[in-house]
Formats: sequence, C-alpha cells, structure tokens
Amino acid sequence: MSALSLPGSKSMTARALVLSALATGPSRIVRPLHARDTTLMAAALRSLGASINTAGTTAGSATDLPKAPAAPDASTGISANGPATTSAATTSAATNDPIRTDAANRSARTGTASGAASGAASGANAESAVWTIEPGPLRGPATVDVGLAGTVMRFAPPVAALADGTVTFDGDPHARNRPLRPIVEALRSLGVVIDSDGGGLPLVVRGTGAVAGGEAVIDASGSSQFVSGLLLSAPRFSKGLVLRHEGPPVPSAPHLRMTTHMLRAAGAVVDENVPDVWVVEHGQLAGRDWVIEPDLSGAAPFFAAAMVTGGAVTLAGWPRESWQPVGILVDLLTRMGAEVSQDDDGLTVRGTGVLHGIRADLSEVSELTPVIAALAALADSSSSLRGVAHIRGHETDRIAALARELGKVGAGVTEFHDGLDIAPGPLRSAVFETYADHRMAHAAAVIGLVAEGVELSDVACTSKTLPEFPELWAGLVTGS
Ligand SMILES: O=C(O)C1=C[C@@H](OP(=O)(O)O)[C@@H](O)[C@H](O)C1
Ligand SMILES: C=C(OP(=O)(O)O)C(=O)O
Repeated sequence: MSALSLPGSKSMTARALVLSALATGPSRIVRPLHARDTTLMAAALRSLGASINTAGTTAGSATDLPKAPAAPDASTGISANGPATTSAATTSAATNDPIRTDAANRSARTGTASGAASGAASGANAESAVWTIEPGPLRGPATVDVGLAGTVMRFAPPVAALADGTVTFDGDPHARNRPLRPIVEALRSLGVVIDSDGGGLPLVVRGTGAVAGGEAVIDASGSSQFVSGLLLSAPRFSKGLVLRHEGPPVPSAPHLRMTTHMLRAAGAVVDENVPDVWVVEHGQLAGRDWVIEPDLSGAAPFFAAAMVTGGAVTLAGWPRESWQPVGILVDLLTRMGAEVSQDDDGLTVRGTGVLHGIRADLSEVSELTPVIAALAALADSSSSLRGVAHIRGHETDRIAALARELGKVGAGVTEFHDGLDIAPGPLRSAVFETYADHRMAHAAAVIGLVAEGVELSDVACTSKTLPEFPELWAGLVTGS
C-alpha cells in the first residue's frame, strides 16, 4: 500500500488566485499547487498589481487558520449542483523551482515495475504552504507569460481588461495554437479593446480600468475555460455579466461548477439555473482563506499504477466532499477493474489483477484522457473513448498524440474526431514522445510500468502541474 501526498488542485489554486486578486481584502491559499501553471498565474496577477507571496509556509496546519467563511447556502445552488461526495490535504516540502526546464530531466526511462506499486510518495510542495494575496489597484503596462497554461491564457485576460493600461500576453510556442478567439470576441462584445491578429496569442488588452459588462454570447465548445475566465472577473464588470453559450456542448462541466462554487464562496451572486446561461451580478468579492483539495488529476497516473501492478495507492487527505470530479473517476476506474474505497486515510485505489477495456464518454473529465487511454492500451479488451474533440486544443493535440504514441508501443489505435478506439496488442519498446504535455508523460509512465524499454522523451514537462512527478513516481515504483 502506498500513501500518496499530493499538492493542491491546479484548477482550484488558479481560481483562488484570481478571486483573491479581485477581492476587496487580503486572502490566503492553504496547500496550493506550486507548479509552473500556478506560478505563472501568480506572476500574471502580480504584474497587474496584486501582492502575492508564494514563499510562505506555516508551522501549523490548516486547522490553525481562521475558519473560512462557509459558502452561502440557499443562494449557492450547492444542493442542486453540489460537490462530489466520496479532511484536509497533506502535502510535503517545496524545494523545486516549478518553472525549471531542467535539461537533466529531459529524458527518462520510465522503469518497468518488477512488483506492485508500493512505498511512500510525497510531493515536493510544502505540507504547510500558505500563499498570501493582497489585492491592489489593477494597472498596466504589463507583460504576461502564459506558458502553456490554459487557465492563465483564459482567466487572466478578463482581469487585464479591468486594469488601467496595456497588457501584452504571449506564451510557449504551442500556446499560440490553443484556442482563444471565443473569449477575445466575448470580451470585445463587452466593451474591451483587444489587439490580436488571429484571435489568439500574442494579444494586447488595452484596459481602461473598467469593463462595462452586460450580455455576451460565446461558443465555449472548445473549452470550459472560456466561460470560467469570464465568470471569475464578472463581479467586477460594471453591469455584471449574462453569458450565454451557443454551440456544441461545453466540455468539463465539473470545472464550471467549481468556478461558480468558488465565486459564491467569495461572496458573488451567481445564477446558473438555465442550461448554458450564467448570470453573475456586479458586486464585491471578499478576501478569505482558500483551503485547496489534493489534485485529483495529478493522482490519476498513480491510481493507474496501482491498477496495472496489482498494488494499492492511497491519496492522503482526500476530502469527504470534493469539487473535483471524483465520482466520475471512481466510476471509470471501477469499470476498468479497480477497487476504490475511502476512509480517514484517504482515497484508495487497488489493483485487482484484472484490467478491462471501457466504452466511455470522457467529456466531463477530458484531462484524464491520456491516463485512461494508457490503461486501455494495457487492458484485456478493447476500449472506445469519446466526447473529447476539444482535447485536440489541449497542451498538444492529445487525440493525435495518443494515437501515435500508443501505436508505437503496440496498441491498435483508431483515431476519431472526438476520441479513440484502442485495441491492446503485444507491447513493444519505444521512445514515447510527450509533445511538452505533462499528461502524455503520465500516460508514458503508466505504460512503462508494464512494457520493457519505454523511454519518455521529456519528463520535465510534468513541472506544469506536478514538478515532483519524477521523484514521486520513482518512490512509488521502487518503494524508496
Ligand atoms: O478550468 C480549469 O481549471 C480546467 C478546465 C478544463 O479545460 P477544458 O474545458 O479546456 O478541457 C480542464 O481540462 C483543464 O485541465 C483545467
Ligand atoms: C488541459 C489541461 O491544462 P490547461 O489548464 O492548460 O488547459 C490539463 O492540465 O490537462
């Protein structure tokens, strides 16, 4: 049995940073994710005027902190769209620079497991990390590096629109290929001046210190982050926001619920009773303490490791109620053969010696596709994964990348516009390319537990969301 201590959710940390920078008073973020994406988000907000200290730790635990105000109940819709039900997180010491691109880490053998996943694995993020945020007047000029972070490229431009001055955005080479036009056009329709040649990066937001807001229509089928980005800043728009989605379904519904939940927890008034329409009233956001849940998507490859090796992994500090899509992940892993349980130690996934293929619509949990696809390539029957057309716009075209790389290691893969059919085949050694995508590295690591001689081309890309992934993985496999 392995105890896995992971840092906080990327998505919750990003939202907490934005809401804190837009609040009327100071905030603290307890057990944040300290990784490239969240460090870039902090840098972006800092450059716009917020004071953010990401070096802080406290000797005590989260329970020493003042209690966060409870989310208002009747008006929150929590009962209708409530958290997934399945304690505070445990994480451990920040020594890594999460923005590093350590050449020594660029290539790594994944290591075939000789036994079951075992041994303790704890993250390099500090167990008692607390970030402090003091909002300030939002102003340019500023330059924002979004890296490859969808959260930064979609959440920060609406904040920049509220700033007084010019804010320039650009990022990693592939960030320029990631969709952005719908949020740019929605912001323009709300009165914001944005220069952007193709509707994507690089772009310049010419803020005047205020956004009129009002009604906007968006096609958010390419990313739920278009909606989340607008909603997070909307309380600061003079007329608030009525946002209507028109187009194919918006993916990643649990991330939208996380957004509206956290907005309400900061005091915003949000109505999402009409499907595909979100109404956010103009109003003040309160500073508060945000206690971040362990990152469920970061845990997925470790759970997969338990499944393919017949071991068990416990994610420590998993809360009884979560705003991450734990119910969907548990259902997927159970259908593939795992046993999943929760007790005071955390959320445990146990391999049973069988691994089944699966037919699944992954639209709600699309960021899990690479790890589920890796499991599918190792299963005892074929799989059909659908509903994820938009992941062609993730860190890389994940459908094409998975088809190519899983094919290299021996699976029979058929690519569809919105997913993959995967037929397991005899495994072969290969260099598994990551395309700078952390979750492709996770997929390679899972395959490498079973297939001899799998080498992943760039393990450093895991610093996007979990800089300590290589150490954690090594600790899990060797039991060190
Ligand atoms: O809002 C968020 O924090 C996220 C939303 C999802 O984006 P998409 O809707 O683009 O898939 C998810 O895949 C991403 O990893 C994080
Ligand atoms: C899609 C992902 O990230 P991003 O927030 O950059 O879109 C992801 O982490 O899988």
